[in-house]
Amino acid sequence: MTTELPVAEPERVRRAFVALLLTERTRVAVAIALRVAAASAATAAPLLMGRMIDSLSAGQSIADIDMLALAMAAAIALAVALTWAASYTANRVGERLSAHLRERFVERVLQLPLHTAEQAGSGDLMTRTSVDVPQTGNLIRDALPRAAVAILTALVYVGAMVWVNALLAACMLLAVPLIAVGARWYLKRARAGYLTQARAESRSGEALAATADGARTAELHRLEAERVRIGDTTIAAHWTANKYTLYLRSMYFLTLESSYVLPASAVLVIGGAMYFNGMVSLGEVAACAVLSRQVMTPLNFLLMMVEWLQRGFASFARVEGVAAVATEDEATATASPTDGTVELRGVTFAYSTGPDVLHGIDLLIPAGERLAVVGPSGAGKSTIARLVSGIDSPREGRVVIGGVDVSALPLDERRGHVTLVTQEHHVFTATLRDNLTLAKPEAEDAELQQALATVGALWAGDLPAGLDTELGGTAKELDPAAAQQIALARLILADPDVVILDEATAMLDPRAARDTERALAAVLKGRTVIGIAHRLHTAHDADRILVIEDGRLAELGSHHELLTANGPYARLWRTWHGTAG
Ligand SMILES: Nc1ncnc2c1ncn2[C@@H]1O[C@H](COP(=O)(O)OP(=O)(O)OP(=O)(O)O)[C@@H](O)[C@H]1O
Repeated sequence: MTTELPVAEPERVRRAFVALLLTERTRVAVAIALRVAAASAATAAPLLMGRMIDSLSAGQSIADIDMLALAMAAAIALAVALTWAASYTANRVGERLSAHLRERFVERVLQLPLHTAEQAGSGDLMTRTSVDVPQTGNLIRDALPRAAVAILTALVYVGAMVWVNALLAACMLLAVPLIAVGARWYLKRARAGYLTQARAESRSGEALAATADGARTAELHRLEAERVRIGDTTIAAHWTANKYTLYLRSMYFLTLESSYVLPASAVLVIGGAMYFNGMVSLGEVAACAVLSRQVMTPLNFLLMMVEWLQRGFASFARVEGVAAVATEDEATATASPTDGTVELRGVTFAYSTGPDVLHGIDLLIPAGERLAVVGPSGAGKSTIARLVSGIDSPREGRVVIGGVDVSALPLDERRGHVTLVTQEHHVFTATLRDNLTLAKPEAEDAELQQALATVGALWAGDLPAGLDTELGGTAKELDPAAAQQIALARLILADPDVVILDEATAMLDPRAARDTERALAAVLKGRTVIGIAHRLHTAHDADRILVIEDGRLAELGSHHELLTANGPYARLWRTWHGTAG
């Protein structure tokens, strides 16, 4: 069952947006100033045109008219130059802000508690990354600068009209009721409409990804029809959500189209009447008529953009939602673990709504002990590993490391104290150095080489560019054993108090596994080690062995003690020994 990541509340989105703008406050201010200057220069042309008409009516000399024409040409040239400079600055600021946003998003996704990311499902995170982040980028890079430009330009034009003739400027008010009714109707429905649309898109993405990932299983169990049905249902929901937002847009644009014909006609009719009554000059009416058309262009553009802005802010709310998780899960620990002592006190755990898989486990692992956890498949070994590493929290009871609840530790600190190494290793498409310094950014090359040598990664010495060799992707595919060695080298670099090895050496052939484990034994010395043992020889080397059956602690003691006790461990040992040779 997946639980979607939250969507940030409008107030949080507003605060995040202001904080983002403030990161580039000087550049934002310069872009705004340039835009005001550009719009002011653009108003000069109609005003000068009005003066020209009046000069002509008054029979002034051609030389005067030429001067006005020259001034008009200069104003237009200045407006063009300033508009270019304003757009250039706004685009640069937009790009920088959108880069900040992307970087922050990646940081936050990497900070997400693993269980939250697992529950959210790959579809939700994928859609937020591939649809919402670019859409928010568009909002910041394109939509908002353009909207700001439109608002500033419209204000400057209206200001110029008022300056020429306040009564004629008042004609612009005729557009207001129509726009207000249309915009109110649209805005009331748009946020919910676009959020539903984004959610529906996530779900169809999730369903598609699940079908593709599990194609073989679906085929094996003849689940094709069921997967197609799920795909059809989610796509139908997506289609319905899209159709609804399309309907909202169609109705809204209709009111906009009608709203901008009114003021221009009113300026001409009222201005004409005023001219014949000697209240205004012909030039003033002409200037206002041109300005009333000019003002409608940015205004209309702005209103059309409301939809774009709505969609952008809906995406922004989803991007910020990821940050909301990080805050919700805020750690409460005030102290740091004192050592690597691990304690489970009455720990009971269940996955989501499923049955309990661990039942009241009590266990004390002294700092520096090497404990092997053995038991049949499904007994709960990996679940213990997840709880001790803090990925999941117990339903009842506590998991304590060095005197502090694991779940109360901030993620960064927890990662410094406890590391879980599983058999799933990811080699990032990056250099070998980058793949290693993930665990310790400040590590020197010699330290990296040493860590590689300790895990027996001899192949690293043969790489063409050494630590600078690009790995992963199509660059250099590593075999699973090498990938596992990189993970183990990272472990050495991370230097935690508690290490959990969950099938960590399972990808290696038995000889390599033994070599790595031997090498690791030296590295792990002094740390608390919990090894989920699938091969019993690892258990044999441990200080104590925990046998777990059906989520309950069945036996605990050293290899010899448990053999003597002749219980479940002794049976497992005999079976393994018998089959192993
Ligand atoms: N993500 C999950 N969601 C629901 N149930 C789960 C999940 N992971 C494990 N379980 C269930 O929890 C129980 C304990 O599983 P766990 O993986 O801890 O066992 P294990 O001893 O590590 O088994 P194995 O040796 O096969 O890895 C099993 O019944 C398993 O089906």
